[in-house]
Amino acid sequence: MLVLRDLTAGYGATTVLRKVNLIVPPGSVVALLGPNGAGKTTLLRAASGLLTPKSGSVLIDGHDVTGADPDRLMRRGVCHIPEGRGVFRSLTVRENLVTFSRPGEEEKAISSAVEAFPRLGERINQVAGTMSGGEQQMLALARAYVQKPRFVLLDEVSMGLAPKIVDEVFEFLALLANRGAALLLVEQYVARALDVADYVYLLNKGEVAFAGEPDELDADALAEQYVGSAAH
Ligand SMILES: Nc1ncnc2c1ncn2[C@@H]1O[C@H](COP(=O)(O)OP(=O)(O)OP(=O)(O)O)[C@@H](O)[C@H]1O
Repeated sequence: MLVLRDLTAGYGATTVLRKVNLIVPPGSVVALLGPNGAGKTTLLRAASGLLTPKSGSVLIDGHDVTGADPDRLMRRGVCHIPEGRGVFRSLTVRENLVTFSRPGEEEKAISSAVEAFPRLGERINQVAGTMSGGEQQMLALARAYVQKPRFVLLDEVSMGLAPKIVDEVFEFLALLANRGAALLLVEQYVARALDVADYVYLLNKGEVAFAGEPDELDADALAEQYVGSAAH
């Protein structure tokens, strides 16, 4: 179980998250929703060790990992797929896959990525930056398949993709969940996120405005939070 307890975090003198409590139970899908600037990315960064919280704690199975670096959290089973495609654009698909495999397990990692996304196999020697946005996102997502993490933090992974590719991304998320990974999902397609989610958190101005199951979420309250943003 991944737990954020009374987490306060921000940048320099600016506080973005205020005493946030959030739980990602093993094997569950948790949607993290909220308007632009609510602090969703900041929360994922704090949970994966990219940002050290100002106060509060991050716990994995009861172990306090607050302030641990991203490598240590990765070894504890946390995988963060950042906003804007976390791939090395100047490296080939194969070279990218090698960077997220364990030493000695490179070939296994490559075949596992190709199993998840056959299209990566067809483009194994292509420079990542020359692939389409959808293909680059598949490469970024392949990390979450190859590393077999227990917790996958996904930041707007469908952003800017064609509808058909968005479908593929959601199929992949279902595959990850079926394999037993827990997902913490920040997603602009709110309805789709709620469809796959077991639990939902609504973040507003750095505070949890709602936590519960998707069917408890009042559609009007949701729309109110999202005035001016895409809530479908
Ligand atoms: N590196 C940074 N330095 C200073 N302020 C930052 C930094 N990153 C984010 N912020 C600020 O923190 C606040 C929350 O940003 P964050 O990216 O976490 O929100 P978000 O909910 O993910 O928004 P969006 O939906 O627009 O991606 C915003 O006011 C943003 O300007």
